[in-house]
Amino acid sequence: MRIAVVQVAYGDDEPMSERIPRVADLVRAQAGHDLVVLPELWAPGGFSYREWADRAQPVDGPIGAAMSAAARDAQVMLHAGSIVERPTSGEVGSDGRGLWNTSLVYAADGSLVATYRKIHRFGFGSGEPALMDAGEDIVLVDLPGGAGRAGLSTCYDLRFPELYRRQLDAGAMAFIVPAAWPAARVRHWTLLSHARAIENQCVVIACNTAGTHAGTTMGGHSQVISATGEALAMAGSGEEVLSVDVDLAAVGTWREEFPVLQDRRL
Ligand SMILES: NC(=O)CCC(=O)C(=O)O
Repeated sequence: MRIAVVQVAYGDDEPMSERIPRVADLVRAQAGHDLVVLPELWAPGGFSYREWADRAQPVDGPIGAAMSAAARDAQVMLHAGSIVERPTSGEVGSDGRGLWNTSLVYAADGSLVATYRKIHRFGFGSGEPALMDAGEDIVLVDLPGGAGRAGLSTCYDLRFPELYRRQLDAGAMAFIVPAAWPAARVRHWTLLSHARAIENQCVVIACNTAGTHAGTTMGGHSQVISATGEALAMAGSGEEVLSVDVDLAAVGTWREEFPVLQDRRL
């Protein structure tokens, strides 16, 4: 499976209306890959808390429409990162916010095949928990060509290993993790991505943000980690596309050769 991890860089000077077509073109440029992955909240801004309410959209809003078209044009499965979701139904969650940090996944024909609402909200009482509801459901998607299933999670979720165990138990061979993870803690990002890969014997496809917005410099270092814990590719700090061949059959082979998961005591 050929994967493109598109580490998008942006700043406050780029309006969302310009960033959406720019990123859609970046996706189109990845034709020939099987799966393309974008970062968390790349359109509204990962830390642009003050703008989130204005930039919120339903899943079939302008960002969703642009991503669906880009996936179809490039003929790729697209994990389009996440949006600030405001459902047209007026639905609200248990905290009454009515907004979610929602990831969107499209098949190569442009159809929406999965959404995932971020379960663990970052901000310790401000930021996401103050502005958004928490997702409640774990979500897995079938990867292209029957390669296996991937669990979906977002950024801060990476700090909660129990989520990945649940995805593993639901059949995950890989984890896809879009993020807006700051440079100040980029070592946590790289170490935790390796840890989630090693402890679950899964491939980790982790797509971070670059650039500086809302006063926060993003950490880059998007990465693809094999189930044995090797970095198959690692980005630097700027805008960059990682193009990586991943053999998901090797996940099963590794689990047979080194059957650590069979020694779990529940
Ligand atoms: N967008 C996020 O979830 C940021 C997470 C983060 O900065 C951290 O876990 O550290």
